[in-house]
Amino acid sequence: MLLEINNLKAGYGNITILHGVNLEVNPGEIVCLIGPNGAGKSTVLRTVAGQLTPSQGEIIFEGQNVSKESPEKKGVKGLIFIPQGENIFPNLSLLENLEIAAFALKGNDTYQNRLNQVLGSFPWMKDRLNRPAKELSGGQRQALALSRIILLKPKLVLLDEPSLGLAPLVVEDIFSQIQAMNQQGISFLMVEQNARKGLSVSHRAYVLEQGKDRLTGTGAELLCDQRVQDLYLGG
Ligand SMILES: Nc1ncnc2c1ncn2[C@@H]1O[C@H](COP(=O)(O)OP(=O)(O)OP(=O)(O)O)[C@@H](O)[C@H]1O
Repeated sequence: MLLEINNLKAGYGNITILHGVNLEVNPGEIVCLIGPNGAGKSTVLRTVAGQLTPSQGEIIFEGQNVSKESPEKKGVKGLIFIPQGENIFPNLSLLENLEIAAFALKGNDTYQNRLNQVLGSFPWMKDRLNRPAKELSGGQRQALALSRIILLKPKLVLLDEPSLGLAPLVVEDIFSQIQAMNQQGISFLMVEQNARKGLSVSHRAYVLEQGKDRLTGTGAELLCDQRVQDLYLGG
């Protein structure tokens, strides 16, 4: 098991949002979290990432209890978080964004090699490396955020709403990139509001409601589930 979450409770100040969440990610899996607005999906990712400290429960990563570790410490272990929306530095150039993302690697052969891999995956970046990131389209910004995965080669990526605000064709492109990275052995725990798309690219998924995991199955099983269809797939 790569990640195991047991009876996780967490929230903001004295408001509890997660009331005992259990889930797991096996090596090589894409696991999707779906559920209504406010169910606590992003809160699960923030807690696993280390931005929030759980009040109860355990987060086990590669057999180690990392429940109270900082995002930086988890990053070193190969667990990274790509939040939704503003996940790049708009006033910095593309190259500066990539350098910051990979600051631990910079200056050695690995950085140059991995930068070349980023440019291989996203060839349009080559001509814009010195342009400010704020000039990029929504899809290009998301690609820049995903470049962090190619640079850092983490074991598990916590990915919040990769399709947020993107046009359908761009969403297809972003999900193909995620699947290509997954085929290189990188696992994902992903929150996706577009449940149909999220489930169709995922090996397994969980439905989160009111801060608890209510239902689980393979992506294909949940796509066929009547209740999931009625509530999350528009019938
Ligand atoms: N920083 C915060 N301080 C206080 N409450 C918060 C904070 N962030 C989120 N919440 C509350 O926590 C609850 C769960 O939010 P969360 O973002 O985890 O839900 P979600 O399932 O990801 O939904 P959405 O799809 O709307 O993002 C919501 O009621 C939200 O208002």
